[in-house]
Amino acid sequence: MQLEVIGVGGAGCRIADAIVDAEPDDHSFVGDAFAFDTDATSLAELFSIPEDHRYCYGGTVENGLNGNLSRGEAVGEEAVDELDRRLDRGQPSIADAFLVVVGLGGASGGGTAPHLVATLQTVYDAPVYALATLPAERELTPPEPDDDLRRAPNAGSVTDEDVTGSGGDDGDGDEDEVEPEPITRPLAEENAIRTLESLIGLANAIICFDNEPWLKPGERLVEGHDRLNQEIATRVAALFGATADVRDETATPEAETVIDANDVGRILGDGTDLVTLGYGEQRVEAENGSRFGLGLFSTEPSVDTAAAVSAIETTVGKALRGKLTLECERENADRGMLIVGGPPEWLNRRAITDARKTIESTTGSVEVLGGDAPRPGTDLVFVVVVLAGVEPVERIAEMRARNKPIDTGGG
Ligand SMILES: Nc1nc2c(ncn2[C@@H]2O[C@H](COP(=O)(O)OP(=O)(O)OP(=O)(O)O)[C@@H](O)[C@H]2O)c(=O)[nH]1
Repeated sequence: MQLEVIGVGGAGCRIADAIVDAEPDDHSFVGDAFAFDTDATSLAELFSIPEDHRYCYGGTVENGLNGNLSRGEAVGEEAVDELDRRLDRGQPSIADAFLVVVGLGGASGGGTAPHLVATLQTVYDAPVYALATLPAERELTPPEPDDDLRRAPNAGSVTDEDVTGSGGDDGDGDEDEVEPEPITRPLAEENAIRTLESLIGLANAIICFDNEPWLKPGERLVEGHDRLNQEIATRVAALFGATADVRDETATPEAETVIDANDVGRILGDGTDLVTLGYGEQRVEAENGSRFGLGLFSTEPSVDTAAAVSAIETTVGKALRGKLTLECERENADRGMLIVGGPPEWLNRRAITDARKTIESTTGSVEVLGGDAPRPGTDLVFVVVVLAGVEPVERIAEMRARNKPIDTGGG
């Protein structure tokens, strides 16, 4: 399938960039990738999204939005038609799905994403998924005032007032002071819940990534976000790469059970369910010589069956019981999907079927799809597990409870 990846705001653009970077050359699934932000400096720091697909909008925003989501929503609403027109630099009409990537908690991405998702739903037939990060708890509290680590390199604003009037880069390439990336965002959680609620009923599904559990103890988000973005991108590439059209059919065998855009649509759903991804990988000894390897595609397995079964069982265990992008009770999942990829000779069909059954029994769901993704010439068995419809999720329930809208109704 071909996915139109659109990053909005600082986080969204960086993660979209990492997804493009993680896309395997021979299994391309990114139709087009775009980066939309109100911050030109942040856009200039991207690597993989082509420059003419990066767009700085919100000309009226001078010194950043300072976490003001209402302003962000107004700016997003004003810009959304312009952003939609920008997509015509690619081929959005042939996309099988859209992935709007956003860091919940900010004002630019959070203010724009719901407008963009709504517009895409109106203009195109394809499903629109959101990929959204939840703010880390450590972002909410400012460090002690005498903490000389208060500002990370290239990171600065601590409160709204603190950034007011800071110069930023005017994009002329000289020695202007760079707009620092905030290390604390007191409003992040409140904003995140508000944007999440806005997306409900608009996005077909929301794939969540909770930043906090993925950071190391004491690590600030600005220090760890590149690593986190790679973790996200690895999972997204494993999932959507399995649906990719194979570029060179002579070099890659067809999957035994192909996962396509319809399968993804069926599992992610269209009721704005929350989705979490699990991932595991294991190095194995790759087959030398034969391009296709044997195993799944031959009656003469070249890999010891027990070893292949064990590699898949172990990797599925990591993906299903290891750290998810959003922690949840596995048995809450309404639907699931399993993709097992790697060297063809290691993709033991029985083990894949058993793994699918394990996911069925763990989740209690009968709607679990399984597929394989042969990758000749690699030495990595990988598994991605998709769990959809996972609410109630404790983390989100807590965030909602702390950020209830103020009741002005007097009762
Ligand atoms: N995983 C990840 N999360 C990030 C990254 N950058 C920021 N975040 C998260 O995303 C939230 C929003 O940050 P940004 O995307 O930079 O904010 P923005 O949408 O550009 O909005 P403003 O900066 O308020 O104009 C933050 O509160 C963090 O939780 C990143 O590179 N990776």
